[in-house]
Amino acid sequence: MNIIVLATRNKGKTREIRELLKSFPIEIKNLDDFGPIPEVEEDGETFDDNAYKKAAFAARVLGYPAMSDDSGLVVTALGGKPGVRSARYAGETATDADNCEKLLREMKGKEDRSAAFECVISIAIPTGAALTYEGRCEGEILESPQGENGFGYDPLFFFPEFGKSFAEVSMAEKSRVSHRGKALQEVAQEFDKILDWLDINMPRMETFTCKS
Ligand SMILES: O=c1[nH]c(=O)c2ncn([C@@H]3O[C@H](COP(=O)(O)OP(=O)(O)OP(=O)(O)O)[C@@H](O)[C@H]3O)c2[nH]1
Ligand SMILES: [Mg+2]
Repeated sequence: MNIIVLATRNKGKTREIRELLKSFPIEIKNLDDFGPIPEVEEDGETFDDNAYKKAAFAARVLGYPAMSDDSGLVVTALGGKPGVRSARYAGETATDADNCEKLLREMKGKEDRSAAFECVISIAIPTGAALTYEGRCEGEILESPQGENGFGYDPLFFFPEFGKSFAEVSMAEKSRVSHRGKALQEVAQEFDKILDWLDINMPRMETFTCKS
């Protein structure tokens, strides 16, 4: 069976990605299955840059195909912030709660509450070749948190079609419309092609028997 490593340590993402790909004939490992490996610096200017960096690095270090997700919240009234810095908006070691508090502070008194979640999924192999998938979903920033589900900014992200925040719906409902869900729906549609691509392009480790 093909092995793909999820190049993330984010438990919320891992849960959503595993659920969406559970029916495919692949074994999904994650970074915790491999002991300590160096951290990648997420210093790209776009989700695309960071997604590629994370997937290509994991694939090269571990020798397996790797899938990464770089995602974040893009808020109109904040000129696109927190954007690629969503995970570290309130500081390098910020928690989800710290980031939500900072977002509410920055949004105080702002009339335009429109925002979008964006996600880029990269699937890379050790040679550095990669495939890219994208998803986006639009919503509004609430004045205070609503709901307990999900992760990150979900309690502050109101999705008009549901009339609820992403933290007030199930993981399956969120994934049907979310940025990550959309990118992964594309991955799922193309899955046979992706497996063929991996089969053709993954470098092979030949084993030789030495004569004594
Ligand atoms: O409410 C949310 N619902 C979502 O569905 C969602 N997706 C992304 N985000 C935010 O964006 C950061 C990603 O940053 P990010 O891609 O660098 O991930 P990360 O650093 O958490 O993990 P890794 O995958 O890099 O290891 C996350 O931490 C969150 O703050 C979300 N918030
Ligand atoms: Mg990150």
